Amino acid sequence: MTARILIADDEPLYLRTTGDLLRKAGYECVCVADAHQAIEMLRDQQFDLVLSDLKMPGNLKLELLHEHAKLRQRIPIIVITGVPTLPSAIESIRLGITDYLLKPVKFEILLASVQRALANPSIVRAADVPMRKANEWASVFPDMIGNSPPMLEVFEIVERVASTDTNILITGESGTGKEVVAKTIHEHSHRSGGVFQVIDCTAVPEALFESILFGHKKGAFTGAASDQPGLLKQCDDGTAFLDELGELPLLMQAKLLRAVQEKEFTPLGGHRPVTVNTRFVCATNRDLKMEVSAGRFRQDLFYRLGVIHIDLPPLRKRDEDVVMLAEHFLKTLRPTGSPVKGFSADALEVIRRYRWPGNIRELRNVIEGTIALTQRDVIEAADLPAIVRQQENDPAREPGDQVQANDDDPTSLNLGTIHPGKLSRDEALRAAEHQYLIGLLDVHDGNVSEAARQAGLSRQGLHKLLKTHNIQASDFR
Ligand SMILES: Nc1ncnc2c1ncn2[C@@H]1O[C@H](COP(=O)(O)OP(=O)(O)OP(=O)(O)O)[C@@H](O)[C@H]1O
Repeated sequence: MTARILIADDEPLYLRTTGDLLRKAGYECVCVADAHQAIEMLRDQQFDLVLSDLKMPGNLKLELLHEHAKLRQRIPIIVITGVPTLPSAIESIRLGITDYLLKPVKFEILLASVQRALANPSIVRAADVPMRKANEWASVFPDMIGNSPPMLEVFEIVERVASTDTNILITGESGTGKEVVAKTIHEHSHRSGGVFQVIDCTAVPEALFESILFGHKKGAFTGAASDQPGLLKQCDDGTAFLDELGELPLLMQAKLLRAVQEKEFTPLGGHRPVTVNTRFVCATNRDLKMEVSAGRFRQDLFYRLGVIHIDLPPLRKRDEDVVMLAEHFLKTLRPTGSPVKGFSADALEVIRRYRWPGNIRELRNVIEGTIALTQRDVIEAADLPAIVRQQENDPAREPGDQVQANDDDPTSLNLGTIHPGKLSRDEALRAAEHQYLIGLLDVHDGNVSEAARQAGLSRQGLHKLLKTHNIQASDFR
């Protein structure tokens, strides 16, 4: 039986051509130019799918989506908009859309989305996702620990967006769990059978960017001994997780844009474009809007990749989660045979009061290290690293203030506030490295390439080191 599609859009040319192309593809289409007519049609007639614009007469408050959400027999609805905004995207997803596409959309992409929605009409139904109680999340997302109000909100968005195909931007300080959220989205999506491909944008050298992402043909350059598919092809039908997106140089942003927009690219040395069905989930600890205003990040790419934006709070704003996470790490990282069974009340108090500048990653590392060194069954405050204990005695200390800089000489080392006598050699060396990096970035005004040159490191190497110290080069610009 021919599927019937209702198309609602106030752009006459778009309405006509989309209707014609879908008819040629074998569908029966009814085209209307505003939300009032679409709502009447939905009430009176049977359809298998709705394609809806957002900004059209009668749809100021997304009336068509609200009406659709009330239908007893729900049908898939795909939103296609030229004016994406975060509130409209989130609200659309709450109301149960199947897909959210940005204009201009290539017909093949629209057709693929239509075919997918008709073949599996239950793929989204985000509105059918029940409102959950706080204590239910642990069984829905066992790998994402949290019970604080901001995390409960994150869980809700993750559950609703997972089943859509929209691109997602995750922001938050280093170590707040961006990759964990990205992986969870993939695992809860209909793409979970495909590959979750992590692409660390700082680890891809500029000269090899195209070859690594898009692949190459044999002989495309010296050393290209055979055809290579590239990372994006490897996650066809899966998810590409672009980590540290904000670090991607402008030239590479332009190359990525086409792949994101068209889901198509040409391997190096190839002549025929390759099409992929990949969802992009990106992460950054930079404020991309600010990067766009400063001309360092392309606005078009920002809009394409950030249709939905999830902002992860730092651990210091998640009071309810700190102890829960510490206990989770104790349980999961404790080697078999370890005597350690729990924390003393004092130890938990120290953990609660520390500000965790390195967020969950730092907490995990501290618990792992403490378990390894503790010989008794209860972890006491004294077993925790000095740096964590010290903040308790030093209320004036701010997050990240592990060492004090000497303002006159930014490369000087002053361990004054951390009492080197209490530190292990590793802790002292790490503090020294932290201080060196701060001085280095200060001298070079946050320019990573110049700083890397002076330090004798590659740009990627320095980025990685900065990440482990939770230092952001942009803070020095
Ligand atoms: N909600 C969570 N529950 C349990 N573990 C978590 C949670 N969030 C993060 N973690 C753990 O914390 C560590 C850091 O997480 P992750 O790598 O996802 O952070 P990130 O924000 O992507 O960091 P970066 O910006 O440095 O790449 C990992 O070991 C991860 O397993």
